[in-house]
Amino acid sequence: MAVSVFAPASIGNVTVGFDVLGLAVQPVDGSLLGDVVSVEASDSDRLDVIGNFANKLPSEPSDNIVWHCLQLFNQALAEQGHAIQLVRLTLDKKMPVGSGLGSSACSVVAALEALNAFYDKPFSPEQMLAMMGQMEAQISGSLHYDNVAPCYFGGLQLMIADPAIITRTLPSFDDCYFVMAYPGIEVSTKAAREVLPNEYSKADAIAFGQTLSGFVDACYRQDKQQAFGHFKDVLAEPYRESLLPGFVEAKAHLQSAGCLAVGISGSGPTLFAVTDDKTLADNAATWLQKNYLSTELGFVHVCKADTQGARCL
Ligand SMILES: Nc1ncnc2c1ncn2[C@@H]1O[C@H](COP(=O)(O)OP(=O)(O)OP(=O)(O)O)[C@@H](O)[C@H]1O
Ligand SMILES: N[C@@H](CCO)C(=O)O
Repeated sequence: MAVSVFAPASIGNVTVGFDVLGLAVQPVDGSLLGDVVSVEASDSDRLDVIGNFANKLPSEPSDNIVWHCLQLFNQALAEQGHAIQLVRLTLDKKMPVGSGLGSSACSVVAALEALNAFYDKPFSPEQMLAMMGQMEAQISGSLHYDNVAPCYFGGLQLMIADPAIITRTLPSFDDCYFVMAYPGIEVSTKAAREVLPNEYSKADAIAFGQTLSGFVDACYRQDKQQAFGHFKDVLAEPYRESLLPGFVEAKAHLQSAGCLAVGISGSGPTLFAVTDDKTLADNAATWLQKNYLSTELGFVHVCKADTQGARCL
């Protein structure tokens, strides 16, 4: 019998936590913003790719990260002495590539979780997350968990330096809407990391620590004023703005319209705007649809935090 797993989109960094903060999101209209991977027994290992963004992926299945997930999973099974079965994987690629929505993380998390479910969960969540991080690092050139962790566990995740823990769930702002606008152009994570400086000033280090710790404190006290009143990224946004046509203007407009915060989702080009007012969220979505999208592939979704993470369908 086939097992199908959905893994949701996420906002990497959440502006104040470069590489260490991530939030899973789901559209309020109930549509599935994320990838689905199905696994079923077969007489040979194979990968089929379907879905709206299938044609944006490498044409060779063996170049798809889902294929690498199968190799890694089989290797881990073998190390534990499990019998390995031949499987047919199907990736429903619903997520645009290089979008800032954690597209590769969606594929990685859906693939590994579907395989774990197919085999009746031989691996613990901690072992699974470590494998997910390894796959994400392979594709983006650096080990960061801020997409795979929220995509897998759901909610708002804070990465911890302890490798035995990796991530902790923070209380999220569940009454907030996150308006996600993907303009329809591609920005590779690798390229968006290369524009960042290798060193930062003492002032930036202090500002980063203070902003992130203030945000975490505000999450525990559910204090939106504090969380979003000082919502500033000194590490990435200033250097990445120029990669995102119209971002500066859109941010200024949305802030003056009353949004609590506006930032770059992951490494962009997706922009996210935060508000606890549904009417404002809908108006922001309409404005972004008209003014931020630059190709027919672009889209806007009004989302809330996705507290479930990866799940069997
Ligand atoms: N299943 C897959 N999903 C996404 N990208 C894949 C997949 N398989 C292979 N790739 C390749 O991996 C690279 C992913 O690049 P990148 O990390 O910039 O994208 P992303 O994960 O979509 O980014 P983001 O996290 O900003 O959404 C692309 O070159 C893409 O062709
Ligand atoms: N934290 C990563 C997320 C990539 O989506 C970055 O900003 O490069």
